[in-house]
Amino acid sequence: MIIAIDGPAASGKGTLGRRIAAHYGLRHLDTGLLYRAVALKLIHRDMLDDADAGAEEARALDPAFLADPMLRSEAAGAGASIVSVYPQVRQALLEFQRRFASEAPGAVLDGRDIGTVICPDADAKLFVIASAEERARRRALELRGRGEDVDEAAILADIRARDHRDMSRANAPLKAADDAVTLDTTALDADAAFAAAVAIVDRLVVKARTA
Ligand SMILES: Nc1ncnc2c1ncn2[C@@H]1O[C@H](COP(=O)(O)OP(=O)(O)O)[C@@H](O)[C@H]1O
Ligand SMILES: Nc1ccn([C@@H]2O[C@H](COP(=O)(O)OP(=O)(O)O)[C@@H](O)[C@H]2O)c(=O)n1
Repeated sequence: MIIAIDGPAASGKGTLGRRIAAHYGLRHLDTGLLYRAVALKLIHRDMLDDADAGAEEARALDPAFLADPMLRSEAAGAGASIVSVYPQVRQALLEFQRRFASEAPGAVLDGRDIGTVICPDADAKLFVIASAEERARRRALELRGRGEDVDEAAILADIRARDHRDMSRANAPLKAADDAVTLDTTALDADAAFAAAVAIVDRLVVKARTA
């Protein structure tokens, strides 16, 4: 079984992805980490605007680097939104993601283009949203919890800029697949969002099996 979870920044995709994967006994890949990893490598080389260098870093990506806590920083997230516009970088990361999805026993992938580009045949597709204000509140809480000194208004501005960049790029823009179910988590805590997501997946998978 393959489950695709897409949505804007800090909507709760990663949290849901982890819990849904554990619930169904699947592997989980937070695909934003791939773009964050490429961005961080380029930031260290002071080459964030070099698409070819980005593709080179994407091809050489060591999966062990995905566990680096620096990838969760605000700088890595903003950089990821920039390198993710480069078609060469997206192409280099596409194979990595498809390979991950195809391995037994199946997987949950979360990102921006999983249901539309990476796994268009996924068994269940969720599009997770929440208001920009609620997402900024969540992200500020998360970063403060990790000791970062953050300004919530600046985070809200960054989230809006990122939403715009992710939705308006020509290549694999952020959008719901035609067959995705939208889950608005603005008024749901993490447990309620998880329960709602499992109900959706169960319904979609049962529907497919009886079709
Ligand atoms: N439904 C929710 N209600 C409140 N906080 C949430 C909810 N879902 C996730 N969070 C918290 O919000 C932050 C961002 O969630 P995350 O899963 O990393 O989002 P995304 O992967 O979409 O960027 C995390 O600190 C997470 O614990
Ligand atoms: N499948 C994906 C995943 C992330 N991304 C890009 O990578 C950036 C960071 O993704 P992320 O999921 O880690 O970001 P957050 O939602 O955690 O803030 C996004 O703003 C997108 O520009 C993408 O283009 N495609």
